[in-house]
Amino acid sequence: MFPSSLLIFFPASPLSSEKKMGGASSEKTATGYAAHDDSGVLTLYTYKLRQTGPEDVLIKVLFCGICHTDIHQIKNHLGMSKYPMVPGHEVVGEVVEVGPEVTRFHAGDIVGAGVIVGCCRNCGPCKSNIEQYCNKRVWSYNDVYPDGQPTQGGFSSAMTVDQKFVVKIPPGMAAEQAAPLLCAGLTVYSPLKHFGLTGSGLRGGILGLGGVGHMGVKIAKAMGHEVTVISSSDRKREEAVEHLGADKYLVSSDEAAMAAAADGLDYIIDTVPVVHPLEPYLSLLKVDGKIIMMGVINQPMQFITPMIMLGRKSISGSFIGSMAEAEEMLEFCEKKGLSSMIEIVQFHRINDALQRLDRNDVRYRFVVDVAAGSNNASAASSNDSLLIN
Ligand SMILES: NC(=O)C1=CN([C@@H]2O[C@H](COP(=O)(O)OP(=O)(O)OC[C@H]3O[C@@H](n4cnc5c(N)ncnc54)[C@H](OP(=O)(O)O)[C@@H]3O)[C@@H](O)[C@H]2O)C=CC1
Ligand SMILES: O=C/C=C/c1ccc(O)c(O)c1
Ligand SMILES: [Zn+2]
Ligand SMILES: [Zn+2]
Repeated sequence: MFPSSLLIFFPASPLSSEKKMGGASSEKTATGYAAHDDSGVLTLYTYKLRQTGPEDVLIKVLFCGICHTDIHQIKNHLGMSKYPMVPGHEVVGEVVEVGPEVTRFHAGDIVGAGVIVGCCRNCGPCKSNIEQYCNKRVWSYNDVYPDGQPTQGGFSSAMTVDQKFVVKIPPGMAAEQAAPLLCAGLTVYSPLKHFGLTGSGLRGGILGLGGVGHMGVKIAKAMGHEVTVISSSDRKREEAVEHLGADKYLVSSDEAAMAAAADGLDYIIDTVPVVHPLEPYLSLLKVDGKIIMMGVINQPMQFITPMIMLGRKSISGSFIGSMAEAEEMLEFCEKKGLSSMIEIVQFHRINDALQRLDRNDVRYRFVVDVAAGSNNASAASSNDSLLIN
C-alpha cells in the first residue's frame, strides 16, 4: 500500500534556501510516480513544487486518468522524453492554496487540469482562445516553464497550475468520473464543435474503442448522432452497444461488413495509437466526410489520393481543446448526465494499469486514486480495482 503520508505535499526542511532568504511561503515538495527511463516503469519520486505565484492554484490531486499519451511519453515514442518525468494529465483535485491574483478559485474547490499549463498569451491562437495551438504552449509534464523549471503531471500528490489552465468541476459530477473528461472528453468534443459536426442525425464513426473512443461514443450519442464503433476485434461489441449506446459495431477485419458499410459516415474519429492503413476507413465516409486523426503516431501514414478526391473527403487532425471548450464540454456533460466509464486503480498499482492499457485491456479508462483516503479509499483498499460506470 502506498504510504498515505507521502501523498500529501509537505514543507521541506526549514533550512531550505527560500526560508533562509525570508521567502513569503515555505518551499513545498510533492511525491509522485515518475519514469526515469523509457522502460515503461514508474517509481516514487519526490520533487520541488513550483512556488505558488500570484495567478497560481495549488491543487491536492485526488484522481488522475491514464491516457495512452502517457505511455507514448513514458516510453519515448516521440523521441522527446526527458526524465525524471511524472506523467498524468487528466487531473482532478482540491484547491488548497491560491495566489493573491486568483479570482476564480478558492480553497476547497474541486477543480481539473489537463494537457496544457502555459501559453504565450500574445500569438494568433492565444488571442483567438485556442491556446492549445500556441507554439509556446507549456505541457503539463515533459516540459519546462519559461524559467527552466520542469513541469510534472498528475500522478503526484500535488500540482501548481496557472488559473487560466484550471477548470471547476461541476458540483454534481463525481471527481473520479470527471478526470477522463479533461483529456479524452475534450479531445472529441473540440473537433466535433470546430468542424460543425454537432447536429443531430449525423452518422459518426469511432475508430478504436479506448479512453478517447468511449468518450467519443458518449458525446456523439448525446449530440444525437448515429454512432458506429469500428474496432479491431469483436470483444467490445456487447458493451459498446449495451453500455455505451453505440448503434452499430464493425470489426475492421470483417471485409464483408466493412464493404456493406461503405459511404455511410459523415465523420470518423480515429483514435488508434499505432500506424494503420487509412483506406479502409476513408471508404466508410460519405462524400465530404472527414476523418479526424487523434492518435499520436510517429511513423508516416499512407493513402492514395483518389481515396479522398473521389468523394471530396478530408483527413484532418485535432489536439485536445481550448480551456473555453473544456468548460463548455463539462457543462455539456453535466447537462446531458454524461460521465466516463472507468476502472479505479490504487496509486501503487499504477504500473500494472499502464501495462494493461498498453495491451488494450481496459474498459475504458483507468483512473488512479491518488489521494487514497478520499471517498473511495475504503473500497479501494480491499480491491485492486473498482469498475465504475
Ligand atoms: N489528439 C489529441 O489531442 C489526443 C490524442 N491522444 C492520442 O489518441 C490515441 C488514443 O488514446 P487513448 O484513447 O487514451 O488510447 P487507448 O489505448 O485507451 O485506446 C486506443 C484504442 O485503439 C485501438 N487499438 C488498435 N490497435 C491498437 C494497438 N496496437 N494498441 C493499442 N490500441 C489499439 C483499441 O481499440 P479497439 O480494441 O476497439 O480496436 C484501443 O482501445 C493515443 O495515441 C493518444 O496519444 C489522446 C488524447 C488527446
Ligand atoms: O493526450 C493528450 C496529448 C496529445 C498529444 C497530441 C500530439 C502530440 O504531439 C503529443 O505529444 C501529445
Ligand atoms: Zn491525453
Ligand atoms: Zn501563444
